[in-house]
Amino acid sequence: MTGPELSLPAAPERAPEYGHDALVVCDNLVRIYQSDVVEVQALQGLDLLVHSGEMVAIVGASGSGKSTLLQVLAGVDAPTAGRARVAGHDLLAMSRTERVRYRRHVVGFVRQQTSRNLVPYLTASQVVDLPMTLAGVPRRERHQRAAELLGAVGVTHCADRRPDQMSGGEQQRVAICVALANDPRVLLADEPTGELDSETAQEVFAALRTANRDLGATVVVVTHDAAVSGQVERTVAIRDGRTSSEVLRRNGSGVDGDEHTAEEYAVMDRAGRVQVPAEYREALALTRRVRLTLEGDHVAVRRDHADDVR
Ligand SMILES: Nc1ncnc2c1ncn2[C@@H]1O[C@H](COP(=O)(O)OP(=O)(O)OP(=O)(O)O)[C@@H](O)[C@H]1O
Repeated sequence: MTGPELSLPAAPERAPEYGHDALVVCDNLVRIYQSDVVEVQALQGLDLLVHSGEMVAIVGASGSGKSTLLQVLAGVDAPTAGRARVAGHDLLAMSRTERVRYRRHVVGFVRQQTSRNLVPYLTASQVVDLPMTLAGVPRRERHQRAAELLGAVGVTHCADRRPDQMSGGEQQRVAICVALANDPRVLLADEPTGELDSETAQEVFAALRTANRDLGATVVVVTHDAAVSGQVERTVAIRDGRTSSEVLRRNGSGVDGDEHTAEEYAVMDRAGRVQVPAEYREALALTRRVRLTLEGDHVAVRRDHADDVR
């Protein structure tokens, strides 16, 4: 005789992991710099997702943690806690060898200081060749790739010039070629136009665009330059080591299809925390405790008047 069939409750459906479909995932990222006397929390639980094919600008006041974030993503600096993953590589768990491979193949990095991106005694062709040589790419392929990259960003005429024979903008465009030499998934640029005048900055920005649109790199660019951040689809603002707000720019449906709309969003973390901007807090004298009410299609935040009498 067979007994009644046991029916077990269905296993609860697991929510997909945070950022499962993103190329760059920072989840509650913390970076603490510690010396004998002070402790600086450069990143204080930063969340950030970047999807493959995006071009994202990171903005924020001096000291807010932008460079630290980029150094972590570049595999140059190791986070203290949290989770950081780029193209499937766990940045907290990489061995030395993996880190070298990661820096050579998965990410490319462009610094603000033009002189630090290149080698004084190497020509543009030679310096773009260098990362490919280290990666063991055959000679013919290296030559072809270097010529293609220099051509793509408009600096073919610099192929046989050393840095001191190029303008700052040309040097930065060559630096972008160096960063792209081994066809990385992600191109990271820390203030790449910081030392340039606005016209030259525009040329460097155009090269980043080319890297993104034509050469398939996902681009994350730290910038103070509003002209740069104003031209990308998504700008993420960092405040005190956390992402605080995002501006999304969309192409509108104007007659010429060239109307842009820009909307600013606050970023809500996974625990539901949202930072209320200081000017809103001040305008309504919001202090320690606020009232939250669900109002149909929005949530209202009000002052707790009980606080006034205390
Ligand atoms: N190596 C380090 N040792 C100690 N503190 C550091 C170190 N690097 C950065 N910091 C501190 O961490 C915080 C974040 O610095 P970070 O350079 O990431 O900011 P940033 O937003 O890039 O600033 P800026 O726009 O001026 O370059 C700052 O308070 C900085 O002084």
